Amino acid sequence: MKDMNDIHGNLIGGAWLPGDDCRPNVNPSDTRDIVGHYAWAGGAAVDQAVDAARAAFPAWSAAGPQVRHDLLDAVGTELLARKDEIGRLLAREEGKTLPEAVGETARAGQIFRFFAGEALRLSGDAQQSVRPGIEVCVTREPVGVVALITPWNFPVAIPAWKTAPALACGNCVVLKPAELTPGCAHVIAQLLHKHGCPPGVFNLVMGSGAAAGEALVSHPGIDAVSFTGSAATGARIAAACGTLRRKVQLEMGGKNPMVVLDDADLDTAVQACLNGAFFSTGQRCTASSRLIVQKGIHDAFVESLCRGMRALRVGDALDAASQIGPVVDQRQLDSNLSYVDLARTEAAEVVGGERLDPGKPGFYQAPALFLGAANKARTSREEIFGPCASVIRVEDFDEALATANDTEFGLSAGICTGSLKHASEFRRRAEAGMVMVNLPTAGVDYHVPFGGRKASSLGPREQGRYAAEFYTAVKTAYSQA
Ligand SMILES: NC(=O)C1=CN([C@@H]2O[C@H](COP(=O)(O)OP(=O)(O)OC[C@H]3O[C@@H](n4cnc5c(N)ncnc54)[C@H](OP(=O)(O)O)[C@@H]3O)[C@@H](O)[C@H]2O)C=CC1
Ligand SMILES: O=C(O)CCC(=O)C(=O)O
Repeated sequence: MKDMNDIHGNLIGGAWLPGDDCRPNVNPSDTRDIVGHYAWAGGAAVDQAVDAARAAFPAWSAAGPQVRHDLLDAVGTELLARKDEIGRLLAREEGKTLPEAVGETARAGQIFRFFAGEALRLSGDAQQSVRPGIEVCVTREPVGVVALITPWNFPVAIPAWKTAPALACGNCVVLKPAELTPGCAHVIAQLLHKHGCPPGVFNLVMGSGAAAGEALVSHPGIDAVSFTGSAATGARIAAACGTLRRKVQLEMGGKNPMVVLDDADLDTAVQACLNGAFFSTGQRCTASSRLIVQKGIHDAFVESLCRGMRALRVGDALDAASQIGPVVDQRQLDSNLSYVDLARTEAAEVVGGERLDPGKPGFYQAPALFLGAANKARTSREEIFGPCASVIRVEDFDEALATANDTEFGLSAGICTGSLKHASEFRRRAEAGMVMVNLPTAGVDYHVPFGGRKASSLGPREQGRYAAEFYTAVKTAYSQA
């Protein structure tokens, strides 16, 4: 056990507590670099955190919007002011390149500031009753104590886009970040604490999904659960929340199509696919993992894409020359490499995808393209979550659209085309929560709804003013003078 002073503790009821044990936070670019030691808690800490949140709820839910605005605004402003330093921490713990990590931190700051404004704008409806002499008033109330469970791939933005609307709407929060990336969530906890968040309103419990996560989801003091992560864990959480009759919001995987039509601008299409498939090491639920390419442009596109892919520099996230950082850990790397092996049996040709050794202990992999892939192949159907994309050749727009929609997922779908007719039809008929025209499938704004259809999402949308659908309960009041 480390000295207590060296451990980043959990924040429970306004106090920093050490947890049952601690774990090193390891840099995936260089595993000799330990980012810090973070508390590792189980069910007892979850009980304490939920109790603290319940105790804080009456006062926080009654606190006016000005208090909530000021807290969220202060946190957002400091995230923006310290984006380089916090971005560096993010790059060290997750492996995203420094520009991506600084950009994500700035996005988290903007999210807090956006929801500071939303705290002031939360509104209801006054309507006339169909019965004379009666007034109808629809208001939004906080849901109660919400459990937030977040993944490792956006370690500051996702905790921000769940925490900020939860607090803006007057809820109390227990956040459990991914065990691989507790550092950025800890920074959010530090900032909320520093800027006067009342004890118990926001609680941080770091620990494993199997222990802390399960305990949180099934805790009787929780009113709602918002989760981002794998489809398998999402299904478990949905089942538990169904049995316990609690509100649930799930953001899970994707197998996002990017259609490239013959009339696309070749350079725009190649850049959108390089970005969508490989940036952030492909570790985005919005990544373009199926590149669906019409026959006329296919060969020129593949040639240009392969050239662009081979030119991408894979390296240490902190190295200014790196364009693609490492994979997050050994388990994810092994999984990616096993999909590359599978693609050798499924696709006509595999380009790249090998493990790289840049002379330091880290989890480096070359980006991979699976050429001549079939949409029914496992590598075209299962979320890989690494720098790998299938290239699927199609005859025409109709086949491209049908192939794009032939997936169990429905998060993001893109098209590169010069045809307004095809772009409009794709926007209308794509079975996805988000559609991108001549843009990568990944990389979204912070002030508009985020989420998908089919197996990608369950429950109300996240982000923008739509976030209030999940973080509030609607009340309809009838009154007669
Ligand atoms: N859609 C997305 O944005 C993401 C998708 N994924 C997909 O998931 C795969 C595996 O990644 P992984 O990190 O294991 O994803 P998980 O779904 O296991 O983890 C996401 C979050 O859920 C927690 N968790 C895990 N099990 C439970 C449980 N039984 N009850 C409550 N919470 C739980 C995790 O904790 P802990 O990490 O501490 O175990 C983490 O905080 C990836 O390869 C990728 O395909 C992963 C991350 C994000
Ligand atoms: O593409 C983005 O900007 C967001 C992606 C995301 O939220 C995720 O991968 O979990």
